[in-house]
Amino acid sequence: MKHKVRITAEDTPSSAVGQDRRMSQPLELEGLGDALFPAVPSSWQVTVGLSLIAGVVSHHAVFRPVEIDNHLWRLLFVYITALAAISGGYIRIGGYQIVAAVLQTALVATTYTVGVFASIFVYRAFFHPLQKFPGPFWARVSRFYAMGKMIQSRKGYEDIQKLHQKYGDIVRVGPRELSINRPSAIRSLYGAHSQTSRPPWYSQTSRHPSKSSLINTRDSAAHKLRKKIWEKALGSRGWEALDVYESRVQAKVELLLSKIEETKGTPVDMTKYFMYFSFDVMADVGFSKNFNMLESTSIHPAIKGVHDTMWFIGLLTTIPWMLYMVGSTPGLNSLSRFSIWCHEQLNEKRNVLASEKEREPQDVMSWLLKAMDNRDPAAPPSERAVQEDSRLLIIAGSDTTSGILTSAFHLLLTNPHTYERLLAEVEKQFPGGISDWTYEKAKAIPYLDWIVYESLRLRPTAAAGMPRDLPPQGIMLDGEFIPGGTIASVPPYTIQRDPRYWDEPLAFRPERWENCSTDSVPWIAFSRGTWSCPGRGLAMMECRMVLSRIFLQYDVTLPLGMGGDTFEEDTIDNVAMVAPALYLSFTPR
Ligand code: HEM
Repeated sequence: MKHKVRITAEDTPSSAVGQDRRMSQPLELEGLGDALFPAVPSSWQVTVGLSLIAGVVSHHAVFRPVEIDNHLWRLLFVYITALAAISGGYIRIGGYQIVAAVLQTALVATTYTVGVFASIFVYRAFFHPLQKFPGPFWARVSRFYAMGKMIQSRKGYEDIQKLHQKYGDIVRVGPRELSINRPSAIRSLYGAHSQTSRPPWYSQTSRHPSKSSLINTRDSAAHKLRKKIWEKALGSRGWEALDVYESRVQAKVELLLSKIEETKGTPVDMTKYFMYFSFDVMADVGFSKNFNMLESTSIHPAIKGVHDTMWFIGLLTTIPWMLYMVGSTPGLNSLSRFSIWCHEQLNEKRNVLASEKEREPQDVMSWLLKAMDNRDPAAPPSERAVQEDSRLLIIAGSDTTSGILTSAFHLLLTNPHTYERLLAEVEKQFPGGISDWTYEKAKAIPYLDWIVYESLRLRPTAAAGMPRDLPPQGIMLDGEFIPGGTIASVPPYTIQRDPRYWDEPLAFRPERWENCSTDSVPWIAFSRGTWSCPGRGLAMMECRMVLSRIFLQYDVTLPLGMGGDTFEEDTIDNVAMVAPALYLSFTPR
């Protein structure tokens, strides 16, 4: 059937005011109706068929080859606009009544969407290049599988471990995601010469390097450059900043001890106290400021906001595009109160620097801001970037350190021989007790470091694994080809408990570290290479100080019936492992 589309002046808005004389002539668009709406009104089957084909084509031509994770708001806008245009087309060109046009558009939208999702399903389930790798069927099809598991277990790291126990070393844990439980993958994915990059998971707030924090910078060259200033600021790779922070961390340890003293042997939740401690340290080392959490033994409102929504963020990390959509929605970003706090501290820091009261950088933000002033290429590239960095600083350095302190105390108290050995070590190093204590001497007790390494082995912070994007040409791993575009990770919790690499893997045995370094075994608690944690030195300093001081000064006990026996069971996964309450009693020695 031939359609001749007639648009008359009565149909046009301008005719309503009767102003445009030319529009009062019928406008004949012969053939246009045929071209645009061949199915109208002859056959709904053709409309359905064409929409389905359009869905399949857009999956293969757009959604598959293009990284759309960070464009979903835009795509949604385009989709809605396209539907509005189609409706308009039905009315203006097809001559439809409004209701009929809306119904017809709904048919197009539904069948198009079915086409997209059917195509995604068939491709991922049966034709994907990762087809040869085993894994649960629904994990192949959608990341919602991981989200569902996470809702049930709240322990993503255990879900991954179970998958490895069932399917082997290389498991397809998502449509384009592999979890690889092999030491060789550590070098390939995270090593200094690895060709991997950071996947969309990392662009949670923005995909532009100039608007991202260090950890969200996905461009390898930009990241490498920016990392330099962080290494200086946090005293890694031999830089001396840690000497500046030492006395301030020690002051926080003293405050922690004074708060413990106030408990007078009554059991106290050390998960909270270590959290107060680590956030206060980061406010000081980061901005020369104070959250006053230890002093007030209560959580700062800005941090409470972050903690209250952590479970939700943890859940969203299973589906990166959702995380981005929520993260980039004004008002939905739960970090706003915290962001305001960081922003204020940043401005105050600027004023201090402008008044030239601080000659040498006294904290991490000073390093970053001074680098910006000096136009150092390693400086944060924009105001937005330095603001993101200020948030990263607090988040990356606090719950991580407090989590490992809590775990270390729990492990020491549930493994009496390690507690005894620690006591013997500190008594030997400080025969005169507390008056003998210096950090220099504490640093020289290897057993303290082994306790931290062993605690991080059994309870790594980022336990499920940090994802990496493989280069387009793919990689060879132990003779097996893994195609480009795959997102792969090594799961620390699984590999660090694997009996093939560790004797008595579930036993807490700090002494196993006596003859090995953290680089010579499959241990990736601070990651490796270019992407590794620049705060490792600071975290180790905090742990050495807290462990040596507390055990030198107090007999510590784990009261019965207060949750110590279900500690591991009650630990959950919110991107980082989150420890439950740990009640401990302290009696002066
Ligand atoms: C025991 C405590 C800590 C653990 C287990 C830990 C672990 C990690 C891990 C595994 C990464 C790599 C994340 C990734 O690959 O995406 C990382 C990155 C990072 N950590 Fe830590 N961390 C700890 C303490 C700290 C501290 C005290 C700071 C100080 C601010 C800090 C600052 C950072 C930063 C800035 C990054 C991003 C590095 C980059 O993008 O290259 N961390 N950390």
